[in-house]
Amino acid sequence: MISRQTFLRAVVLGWGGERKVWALLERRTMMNGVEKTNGEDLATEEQLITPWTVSVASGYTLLRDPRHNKGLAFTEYERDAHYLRGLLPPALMTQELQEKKLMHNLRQYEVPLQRYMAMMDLQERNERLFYKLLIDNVEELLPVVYTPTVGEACQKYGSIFRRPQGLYISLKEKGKILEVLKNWPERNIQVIVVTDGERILGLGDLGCQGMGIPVGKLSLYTALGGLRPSACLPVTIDVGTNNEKLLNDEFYIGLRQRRATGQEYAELLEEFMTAVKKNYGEKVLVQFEDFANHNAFDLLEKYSPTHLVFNDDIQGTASVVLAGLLAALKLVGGALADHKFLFLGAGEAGTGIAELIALELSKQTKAPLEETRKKIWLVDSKGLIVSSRKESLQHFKKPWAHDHEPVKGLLDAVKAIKPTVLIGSSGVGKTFTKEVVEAMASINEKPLILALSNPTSQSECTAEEAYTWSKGRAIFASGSPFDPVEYNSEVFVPGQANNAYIFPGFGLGLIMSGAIRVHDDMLLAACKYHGLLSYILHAHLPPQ
Ligand SMILES: NC(=O)C1=CN([C@@H]2O[C@H](COP(=O)(O)OP(=O)(O)OC[C@H]3O[C@@H](n4cnc5c(N)ncnc54)[C@H](OP(=O)(O)O)[C@@H]3O)[C@@H](O)[C@H]2O)C=CC1
Ligand SMILES: CC(=O)C(=O)O
Ligand SMILES: [Mg+2]
Repeated sequence: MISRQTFLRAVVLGWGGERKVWALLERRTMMNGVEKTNGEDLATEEQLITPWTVSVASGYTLLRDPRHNKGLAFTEYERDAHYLRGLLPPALMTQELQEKKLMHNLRQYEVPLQRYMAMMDLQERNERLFYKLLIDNVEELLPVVYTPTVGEACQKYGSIFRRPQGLYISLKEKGKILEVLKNWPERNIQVIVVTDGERILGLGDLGCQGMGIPVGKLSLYTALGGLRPSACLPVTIDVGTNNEKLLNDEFYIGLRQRRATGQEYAELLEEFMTAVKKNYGEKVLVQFEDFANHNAFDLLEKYSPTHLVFNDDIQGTASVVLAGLLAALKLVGGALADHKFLFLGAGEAGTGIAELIALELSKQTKAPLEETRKKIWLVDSKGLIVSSRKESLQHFKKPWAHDHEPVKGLLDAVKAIKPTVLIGSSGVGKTFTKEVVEAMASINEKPLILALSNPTSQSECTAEEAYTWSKGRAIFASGSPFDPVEYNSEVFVPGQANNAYIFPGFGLGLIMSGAIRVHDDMLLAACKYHGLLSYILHAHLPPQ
């Protein structure tokens, strides 16, 4: 039985509570029958035991082991004990001083991708220092290891590829996935972030080069959620790519074929999910990330009853956006039920958020879900989703086909629906035009505008545009961060509405509570109780 108390405690502790979380995790781990010997984890009782050998690195090997390397921070004693004499220059440099030096170096780079590469080099060289930098400078480094820079990194992954990170499972490994999992050096895996690279941020199909996403997301599990890096496994499933540019790129690192679909795709995913449970047990968390929607919804539906899984783009995003909306009510006034929502984009993020809002409304007002859904409208590439389109709609859009005459563009939809909240989840940049924002501002005293699409190039509008076009009245948050904006001698600090504000705490909650399945109530609990989720409110409060 999952303790709601434990789950909430873990979710709330997600940010900044690393030490407490580690202690709790260790206690939980001990309770599960896992012991720690010399800092190494042993397999749980549920896991298959594979005869790995563990050797203690020393000297030259130790310096090249990112998990244990300390660089110039090795003390005199350690230099003697680990055969490091002569392999390091004489100076001792504390971790703090190394951090100062690296931050100084990082700030010299003008090209964001250079910062990304420097951070990845550090992760491969000195993992503890990497996480210290990330934890101590999270606001500055989040846009480097995560959106927007990780998007560019994925696009150029082949060219910047040095040492492989994560586990690559391609069609070539069909029939051998369990063996492939055993090649990974860590045994006590608690969370896997997996992608097939077909919808990387708003950048489309990047095939095998999507690996940057699981790697980046999992670094946040450690930096923000407090999980041990050794418990995190990034996985990319390579079934090919339909991206012609990549197929013709001599530096492309993935399978050079078009995407497998149908039974071939389903069988590979089934083998992967079965192998994961067999190798790591019932309690390993699998986070689906950046799958295209034609697979994402089906995979979630198929594996939710049998595995501990959630889809970050559908469910994590929903939770974080609902949390932001609840916080924003303190600024815009009224109850959730007093608002009307319009989405541009009716895919994973859009319909996922819409469904959680409807669920929360239903809980608050006791009205049936079919009723509360009517407060929410979505526009896709063909226009407003209305009942006359129902037959031709994908299954996840059907619940949103309300009675209304057809409306083609977003501006007309805003004028027709008169929403109080406008949410962009289309993956298409610059779609919240001046006319759209002005229309929102003419309908609402404080229009709530969320431009969720990533990376920055795909944002529906910039923070500056939202504030300027609404004459400083918009409450604005975006998926990728924007700098504060000065408008009419006032400084506006935009919020960031990104699932990164919830999945590390959410995942930690699942792991600590020993959950074996994810339920909607957990998503609602996470969004209501996560202490730092009042990001919009926080961003718009006047300076103290
Ligand atoms: N901030 C955050 O935390 C998150 C942000 N995102 C971002 O949201 C975006 C969408 O992701 P996701 O929902 O998974 O993608 P999907 O592909 O599942 O959905 C995209 C939707 O946008 C619609 N669309 C595409 N082009 C247009 C257009 N020109 N006008 C109107 N609608 C359009 C599509 O319409 P149709 O169905 O007709 O093709 C589809 O309904 C991405 O940029 C992603 O980075 C995603 C998850 C989390
Ligand atoms: C943030 C995220 O998960 C996305 O853009 O896909
Ligand atoms: Mg995603």
